[in-house]
Amino acid sequence: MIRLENVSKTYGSGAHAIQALKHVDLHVPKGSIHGVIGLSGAGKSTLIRCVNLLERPTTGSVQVDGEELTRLSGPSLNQARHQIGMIFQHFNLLSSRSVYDNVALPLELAGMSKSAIQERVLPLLDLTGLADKADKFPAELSGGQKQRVAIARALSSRPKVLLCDEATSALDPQTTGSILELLKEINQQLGLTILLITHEMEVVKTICDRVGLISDGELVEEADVGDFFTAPQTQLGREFLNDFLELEPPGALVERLEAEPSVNTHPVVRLAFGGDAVATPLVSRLARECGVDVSILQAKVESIQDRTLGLMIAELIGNSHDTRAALNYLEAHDLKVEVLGHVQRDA
Ligand SMILES: Nc1ncnc2c1ncn2[C@@H]1O[C@H](COP(=O)(O)OP(=O)(O)OP(=O)(O)O)[C@@H](O)[C@H]1O
Repeated sequence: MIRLENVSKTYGSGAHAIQALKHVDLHVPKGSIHGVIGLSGAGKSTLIRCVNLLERPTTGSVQVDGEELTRLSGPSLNQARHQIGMIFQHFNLLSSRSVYDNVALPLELAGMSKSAIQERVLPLLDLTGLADKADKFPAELSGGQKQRVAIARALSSRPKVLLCDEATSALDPQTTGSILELLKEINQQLGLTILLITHEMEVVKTICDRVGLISDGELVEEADVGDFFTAPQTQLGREFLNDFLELEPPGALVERLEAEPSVNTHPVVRLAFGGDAVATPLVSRLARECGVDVSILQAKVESIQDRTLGLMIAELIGNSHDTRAALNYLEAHDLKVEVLGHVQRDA
């Protein structure tokens, strides 16, 4: 439904040029929810704004529902944009118009009759839980309610695609949850394709099917959400995941970590395991089969969509032969093993 090919965007020129996007390829299939996550300044907003040509890519192709948008301009681009709704972090409502009139605005601009507008707007107010707020003004609404108005407005032209630019970043966690639930409902009920950008892993975990990671204008990693949360492929992906899971070794231990093993050290590992491994009595098996004691420093089990993910930071205590065998054993049983370092045995 959305296809970006080799999209680059440079702001300015000469010595002041900023290359905000570099050769980005992105495909979002019809009916899916795709997230793009990245740090501040990575190029997320530029990327999403290139999809509806609010920013024109410097080079590359942007197709939405099979139509090449970069070839369009003027009225034909405006027409194509009706297929693409967008919501923003700060809602962008008109404060002088009521809820009803905000939602009706795109339809008024399209020249629809009052009765046709009413037929379109009232069901949207129902869908977004705003039926009793039609006559209120934005200043009388909470942040979550304002975003609901923005969603209803974005849906009024019956788009095929909804772009969400940090749509929950200004909201508290509970309201974020209810807005994400609404977006998921809309995705399922209307078959709407959703592309969202965010800096929050929670958002990705809650509603996305796939996720891309953007860094310094490049899409450096892309995966199904379950895979991304189990085994990110890049250092930045691992940092996002570890921050989200708050699974870092205790500070006192970090200070003692040595990069290289020696005869008197044992490894400290971060283990991630999914599927059958979650239900396996790993610790006792390591002790029995490899002769290694396991000291668990941190552990948690997370549900990521329909998958269960176990995470653990542990010291593997034994002689170097046995601890190496234990690492091999873990890897052979489909655990993701990251050796964080080595600590002196007698420290
Ligand atoms: N209109 C502009 N003119 C010049 N530079 C810009 C413009 N918009 C963005 N940039 C630059 O492009 C780069 C990417 O910015 P962008 O806003 O796309 O990142 P972001 O990941 O959305 O960041 P944030 O999460 O902080 O909004 C940054 O270096 C930014 O300063």
